[in-house]
Amino acid sequence: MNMLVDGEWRTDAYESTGDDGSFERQTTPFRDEIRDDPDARFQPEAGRYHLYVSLACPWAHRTLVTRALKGLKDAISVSIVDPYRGEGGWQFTPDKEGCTPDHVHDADFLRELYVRADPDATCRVTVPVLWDTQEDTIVNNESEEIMRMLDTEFDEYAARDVDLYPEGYRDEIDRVIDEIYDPINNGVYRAGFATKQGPYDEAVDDLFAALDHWDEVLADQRYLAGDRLTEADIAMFTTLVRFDNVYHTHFMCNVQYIREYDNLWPYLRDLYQTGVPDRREGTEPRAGSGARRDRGERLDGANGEERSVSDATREHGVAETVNMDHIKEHYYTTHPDVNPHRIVARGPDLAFDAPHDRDELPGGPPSDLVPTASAGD
Ligand SMILES: N[C@@H](CCC(=O)N[C@@H](CS)C(=O)NCC(=O)O)C(=O)O
Repeated sequence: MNMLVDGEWRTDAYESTGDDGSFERQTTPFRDEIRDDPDARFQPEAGRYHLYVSLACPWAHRTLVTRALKGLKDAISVSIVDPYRGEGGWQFTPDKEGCTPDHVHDADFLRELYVRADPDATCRVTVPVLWDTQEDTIVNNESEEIMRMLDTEFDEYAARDVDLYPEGYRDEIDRVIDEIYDPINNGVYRAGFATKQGPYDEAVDDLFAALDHWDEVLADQRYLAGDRLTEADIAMFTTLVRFDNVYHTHFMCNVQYIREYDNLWPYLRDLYQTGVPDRREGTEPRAGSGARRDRGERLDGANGEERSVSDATREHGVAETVNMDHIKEHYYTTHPDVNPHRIVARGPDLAFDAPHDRDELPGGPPSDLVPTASAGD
């Protein structure tokens, strides 16, 4: 697999699977913090920080959902890499649909930014990356920590009053994020990248035991940490939304589809529709392939189109961060060991915008994310 070794790009540097056939995820090296504290090196500011993401990546997707729900689009800009990751690693291909240039340095490859931040870097070149344009360096490249910083440190610049790490729920949020990481978020990778039957079986057993457990929990509560939408739901969402189209088939997580679960499937639709105006307001259908056009341009905010009020509201919704084309292209074409012919599996076309009825359970999203009915309804 490819990585930087002492600042040099190497294509023979490491195996992601150990001798025992199990997938080993490496730890991320850039772990600084943005803190709302006058003594902090990195302080929250509008226009100072930049996110590098792939729309395909579930870890990067967490940061995009947080940015969208909080209304941080004007405060934190975004560059989007090509969903296909080849020999050179993540690449900027601005002419491709949904992709952008590197808005900060106009680099060709993401690895150039890593070397800029640390000329001797020895690490994988992963997304997401939170970049500081003032010090011209990487602040952090660990999704959970970036999500937390965007959520808790930028309220002054957020267009919406949305707290995804509310007091009184914090221990439970941290516990849930931790609990779902190994069997679910990383579990799909443990299954998909296993090179022996034993580790694959173990990953699949852990994954479906955890999904069954959360399906039961979600029968009585609207969200993972109770009656409030939180960071834990974002962490779960970005795995679930990829599951039936990618993990089920490409990573052989095929015991059950998410759409066959009584509660996980409506829960996934509930999250998908969060922040989206009521469909009666004339929003376009967003199920399956119809949901994905021009997503990159809108996220990046560079297209300068005149926007209607409902467009603006949609831009702060979860649905607007989902690009199923990028997701499918990335997984099916980027792992030659798993899918050597790079054929992209066709289905399924999921009705993410179908009614979910989860609003009958106690609680709900923050009021700033509840769609208002349009005049004339
Ligand atoms: N722990 C990291 C993991 C990020 C990660 O592994 N991202 C993948 C894309 S889904 C990546 O960039 N992989 C490139 C590589 O491993 O070379 C996080 O949560 O931010």
